[in-house]
Amino acid sequence: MVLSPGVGKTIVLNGVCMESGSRRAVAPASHVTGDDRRRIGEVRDYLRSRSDSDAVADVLPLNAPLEMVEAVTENCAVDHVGCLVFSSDIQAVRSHLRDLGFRLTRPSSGALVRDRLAVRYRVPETRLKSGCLDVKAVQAQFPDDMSRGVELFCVDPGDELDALALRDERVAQHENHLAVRLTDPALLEEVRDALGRPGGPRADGGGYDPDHGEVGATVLHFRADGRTELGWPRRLEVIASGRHTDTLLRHFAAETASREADEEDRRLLRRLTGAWATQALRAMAELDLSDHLAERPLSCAELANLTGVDADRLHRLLRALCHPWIGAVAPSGRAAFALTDLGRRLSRDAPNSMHHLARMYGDLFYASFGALTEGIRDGAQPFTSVYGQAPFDYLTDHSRQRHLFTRAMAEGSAFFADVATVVDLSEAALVADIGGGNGELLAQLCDTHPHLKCALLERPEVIGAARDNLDARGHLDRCSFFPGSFTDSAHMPVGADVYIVARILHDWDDEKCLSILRAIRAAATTESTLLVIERPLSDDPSDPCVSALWDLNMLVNNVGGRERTRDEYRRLLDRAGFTVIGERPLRLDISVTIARVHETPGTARPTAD
Ligand SMILES: C[S@@+](CC[C@H](N)C(=O)[O-])C[C@H]1O[C@@H](n2cnc3c(N)ncnc32)[C@H](O)[C@@H]1O
Repeated sequence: MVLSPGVGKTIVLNGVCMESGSRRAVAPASHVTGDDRRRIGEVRDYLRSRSDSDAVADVLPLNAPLEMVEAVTENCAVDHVGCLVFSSDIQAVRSHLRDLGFRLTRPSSGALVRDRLAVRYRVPETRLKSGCLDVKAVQAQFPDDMSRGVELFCVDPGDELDALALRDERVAQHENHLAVRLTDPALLEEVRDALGRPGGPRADGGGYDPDHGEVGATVLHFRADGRTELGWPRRLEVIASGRHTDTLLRHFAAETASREADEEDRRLLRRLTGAWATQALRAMAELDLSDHLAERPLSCAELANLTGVDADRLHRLLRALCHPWIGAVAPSGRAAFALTDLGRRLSRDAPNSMHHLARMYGDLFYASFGALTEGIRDGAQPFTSVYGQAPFDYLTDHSRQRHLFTRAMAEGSAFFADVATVVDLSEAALVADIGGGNGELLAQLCDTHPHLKCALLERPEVIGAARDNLDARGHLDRCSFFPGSFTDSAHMPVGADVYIVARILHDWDDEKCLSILRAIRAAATTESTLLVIERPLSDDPSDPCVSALWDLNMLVNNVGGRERTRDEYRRLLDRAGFTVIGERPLRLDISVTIARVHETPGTARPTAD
């Protein structure tokens, strides 16, 4: 049994029993592909030509201290070089090795490699358990130098790994490694200690193989960054006969510590470079790459032609978009790029497109977020200090950004679809959306409730976009439009059964919210219902809901805007003459708060002030 912290579970190193080659029909050598023959030939030539010290220096880090190289070479000899071949026909592989003059030796397990492949290519545990990914190992030695040999791991190309994984494995040869054997097993701890010094490779798994030789063997795996001159990964296995449990445990502890430090670095870097990802996605949207790729994968040259940009620069963008930290594009075939499901959503016409959101977050709101620190430190309103105007005044004067903002808001509203079902509108005749943007919510309510009439209040310059959208959706004749300000009760549609304020209150400070709510209250009847659609802040700061981030967005991109807790909304509504009677959750941590006009007898109807 072998423990490896690399995959966090018990691994049976010798669980795979090989069958005796002599009793089985030898499969034709042609089952070993030309590519695999080249790979095996490379390993054989390498073993023939490299001295022990050269081979060890090859796989240790580029500038490994001399004492470290000596600590290994003085105490170890090369045992084997390992590599992966892509064949399900283990007999054909064995037969090919015999043809090359190797002597087949003991069978060994490919379980450790199988588990590493499963982690690398995210093969689900359930598939693994059902035996869908099988790796068999073959070992062989030179007849004239029985101290050196090869270890081939055979993976079935038709197995659980997809074409991309196989291609990656063929090109990167992640499993190639050099194994050295300690001449005196008692020196294992000393060699491990030397390799663990600064400038050395990282611990990378290992285990105890009870079937290795007379007394079994302990194997420590190490790996370093970069590649050898042959393009192989810098992987080293140190083999010591016998069981060395304490050394093995120390090796695992070092691996865990270095992996955790590495993961923490990656987590932090991923966050620190988030702005780069935002910009890469914005460039993807601005260049309409998703629209160009919508039909079929294209090469970089084809995309460069379609977008009229330099092919080299475009290739660098595409490569970054393929990175798992972004994952909007994936390589396809030899030299083409295809959309992922995420990338598809940046095309303009995708049903759940976020094309305009990508452009707004990467442009308008990108620059204002750059002034966050000053905003926190000095209290300057970030958007205003960058653009010289308050957000909605700026949008009034800049039509391109206004269109972008209005469309982006509509795209970021996947939760609208549920409003029609979580709130009972069967009795409502007239629904008024106050600050209703391009009318997307009303359009969806009209889709679900054919009996509804709608009213939309917006700033005059936005009314056109709302009219166009509702017209395109076939609902124009059911809608009336109220250009004006939502703080002015004179502009409000009067007597609606349902008033909606969706993502409005979070834009403003309490005083402005009260003006809006009181203007609505003044226009409402005692039977009216008010729906407040917001993303309430949790009282628990460790709650992973996204409103804390959106609160920062409000700080940056609105004057006085903020997300609020449920209690804060309840108190605001109460001050404006409404009583909260319920709440319905929507997607993305958003919810609808349902309020009615105060029922207290004699309550004066508040007026806008
Ligand atoms: C954050 S957006 C929300 C839009 C829409 N309710 C939604 O959820 O998609 C805020 C909206 O308030 C509108 N607005 C801002 N100031 C306004 C005012 N004084 N009167 C009416 N509407 C206003 C903006 O034009 C914008 O469409």
